[in-house]
Amino acid sequence: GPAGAAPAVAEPATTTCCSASSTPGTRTAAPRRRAGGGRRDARIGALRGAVHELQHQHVDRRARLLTHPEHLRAAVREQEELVLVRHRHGGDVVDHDALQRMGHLHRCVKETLRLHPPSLMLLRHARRSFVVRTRGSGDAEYEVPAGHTVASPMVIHNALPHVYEDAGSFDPGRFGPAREEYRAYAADHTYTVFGGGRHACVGEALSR
Ligand code: HEM
Repeated sequence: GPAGAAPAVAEPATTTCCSASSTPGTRTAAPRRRAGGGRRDARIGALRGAVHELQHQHVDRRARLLTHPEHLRAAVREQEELVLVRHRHGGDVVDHDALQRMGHLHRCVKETLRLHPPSLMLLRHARRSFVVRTRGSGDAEYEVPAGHTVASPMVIHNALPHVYEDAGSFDPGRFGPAREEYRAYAADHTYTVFGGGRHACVGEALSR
């Protein structure tokens, strides 16, 4: 942004997160100043964190596959078939195109990330006040005052019961063509492992 303008990226929680209030428009904490830093610092931080996230994600994925032998078998079979076909045609056995075709493995990765998001929450700094409406029993409205930092925990929105069937179970098939569970509500950011909006993860394709 222009020199002197406030950075657009929110830094880690420097203001109290708005808490629930049954009365619409009730303020729950006084806005406070944010710490220094800016978009560049945030990006460097994200790049540093990315390597660790890839490592964690790798460990989680192996653990999930080891405890779900049916999915491990399907992922291995998929790779064996792919390698066999490519071998017959004299092509590169594992290239970018081959990796893209490992649909079952991708669904396992996606499902593992849904259940074990390496980044625990998205943080945003509210420049203007706005109203959030909840869904389900006891619909409520909350006003987020300007200046507050909003923490949006992934373990909650990656497990919304109106989006994900039996949300606590490891079920890669939910991302298969027959179900595509999260797509129906994609506009509501219901799969947020890689963030969303203008600051969505630039390493998403690489990570997957
Ligand atoms: C499993 C691996 C990864 C996960 C789960 C992940 C997750 C995320 C999330 C949730 C955000 C958004 C943060 C926010 O909006 O507050 C983000 C941003 C970012 N990620 Fe990743 N990330 C991963 C891997 C990577 C890799 C491999 C790279 C680089 C090669 C990378 C580079 C970035 C950058 C530069 C941003 C900041 C984008 C911006 O602010 O405009 N990430 N990532």
